[in-house]
Amino acid sequence: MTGNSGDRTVVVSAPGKVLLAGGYIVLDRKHTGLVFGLSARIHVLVQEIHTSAGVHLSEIVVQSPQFLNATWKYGYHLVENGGGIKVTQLQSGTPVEPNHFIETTLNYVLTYISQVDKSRASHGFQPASLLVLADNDYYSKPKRPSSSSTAAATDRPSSSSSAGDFTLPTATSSEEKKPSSTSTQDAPTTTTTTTDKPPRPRFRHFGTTLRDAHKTGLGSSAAIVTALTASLLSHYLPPSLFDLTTPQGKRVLHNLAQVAHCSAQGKIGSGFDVASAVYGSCLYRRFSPALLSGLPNPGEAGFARALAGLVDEEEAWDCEIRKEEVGLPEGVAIRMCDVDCGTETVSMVKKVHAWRDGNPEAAGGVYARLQGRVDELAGVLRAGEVDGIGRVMRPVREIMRTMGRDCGAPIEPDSQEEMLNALEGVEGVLGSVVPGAGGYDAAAVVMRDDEETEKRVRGFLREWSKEHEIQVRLMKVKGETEGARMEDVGEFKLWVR
Ligand SMILES: Nc1ncnc2c1ncn2[C@@H]1O[C@H](COP(=O)(O)OP(=O)(O)OP(=O)(O)O)[C@@H](O)[C@H]1O
Ligand SMILES: C[C@@](O)(CCOP(=O)(O)O)CC(=O)O
Repeated sequence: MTGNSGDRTVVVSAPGKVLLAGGYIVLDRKHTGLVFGLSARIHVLVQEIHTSAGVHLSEIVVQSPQFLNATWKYGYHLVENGGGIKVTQLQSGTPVEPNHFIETTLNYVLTYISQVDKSRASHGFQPASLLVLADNDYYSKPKRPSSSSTAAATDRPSSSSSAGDFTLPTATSSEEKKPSSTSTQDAPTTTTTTTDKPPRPRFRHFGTTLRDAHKTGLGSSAAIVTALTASLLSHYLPPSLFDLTTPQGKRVLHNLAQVAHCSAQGKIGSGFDVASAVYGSCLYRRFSPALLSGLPNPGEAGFARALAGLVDEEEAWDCEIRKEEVGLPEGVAIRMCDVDCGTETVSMVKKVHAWRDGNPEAAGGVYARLQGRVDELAGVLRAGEVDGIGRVMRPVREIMRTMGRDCGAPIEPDSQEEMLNALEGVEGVLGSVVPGAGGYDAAAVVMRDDEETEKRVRGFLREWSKEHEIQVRLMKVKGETEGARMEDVGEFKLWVR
């Protein structure tokens, strides 16, 4: 395919998530969940690949330069019988493990674009280079800097081959993008060069492949699918057909990202993570799962038309995103603790559902009680009633714990119960919960947003980790209200060529 001229260089970012209350019940359309966006974002930069005269390339190259072996090159073609655009991963040299979320998103988004912009049918897509940059809190720190990570730890893109490989750069942190006022990523004080500590890069290299990286549970797949979708739509479509700053643009992004994410996940979660990646903090009611049931798979006859029809069909999307019902009192922050343990969300959901199906009446009562607490917590936070936060968060924990005990899933296991009880005794901590599905691997803390409280919490977690031989740490990330947004390309000029 040859291309349209004027495809824009854009950077779009999408936030991570924390489901503060409403885990499990939010899978059911009768109920809602209270979700906050997070200051940790995934950014996607899209730019055209410029080729020398006479050189013809038909490639989309996606790179995630914070990981080893993380460059995916795709060819793309139009499938007959309205099957849409299908990408195929190209292999050259060292075999690269497929990235299912990226590949699936490309199939859905390029197909949608080809359907709504008829000129694409004749002109096709210019080759493009996409760069994924994730804020550091999405993954646990590498234990010890390996030589590859040290070399890479001062991010900047360098040489470009024909299809444009990025290697991580050697810029000092002062040359890197400054954090936004709401972001807690690498504040200038922590990035100033000292004699003994190298500057901390805004986007660090993790020294591993993506498969071996330790995720911290902030919703990386929803953030990447959303940022990737928005960046491709903004790059290939004129603003008259897609504008992220408008309600219509957000709606298209939401619907398309939900469809692509569900398909890549291979299951239908509630979609709260994609909703908050698009809209930021909100009270969320899911869409009917049946909405997606009639959609052909990418490449199947009629896929392109059915996909565009579904994404654009406003009335069919019965999800609710109530942003006006969510707020945070002045001087209060939602913070996340990373516990270095794993949790099997899928098996926990299965246990909860088996219990619910076997005990519909009891489960209905528990779900209704939890819903009451979700609404109450949202109300207290919105009204700025700082003194009420603990009072309404404690019952959320109790209900989650009881539900776990009844269905045999470790939703708030004893080890977490003990830690959260002690943590709630630290001065400045207002309340805590096991977020989302619960389990061993994370805790969310609502606390006073000041240095003294942060110091006390860090000190507490240090001691707790020593005494209990686990690793628990307070991440930098904070609850934040904003969803997906266009970023200033100028702030990413180190990566633009
Ligand atoms: N920085 C990245 N670059 C490229 N792909 C990524 C990146 N981060 C995540 N992904 C994609 O997302 C997948 C991880 O999705 P998964 O659903 O397992 O985790 P998650 O969304 O972070 O989970 P959780 O909701 O527990 O936070 C990876 O396998 C990869 O396909
Ligand atoms: C259990 C569930 O309600 C929440 C899972 O949340 P998390 O991935 O643990 O943050 C599943 C869902 O809503 O998709």
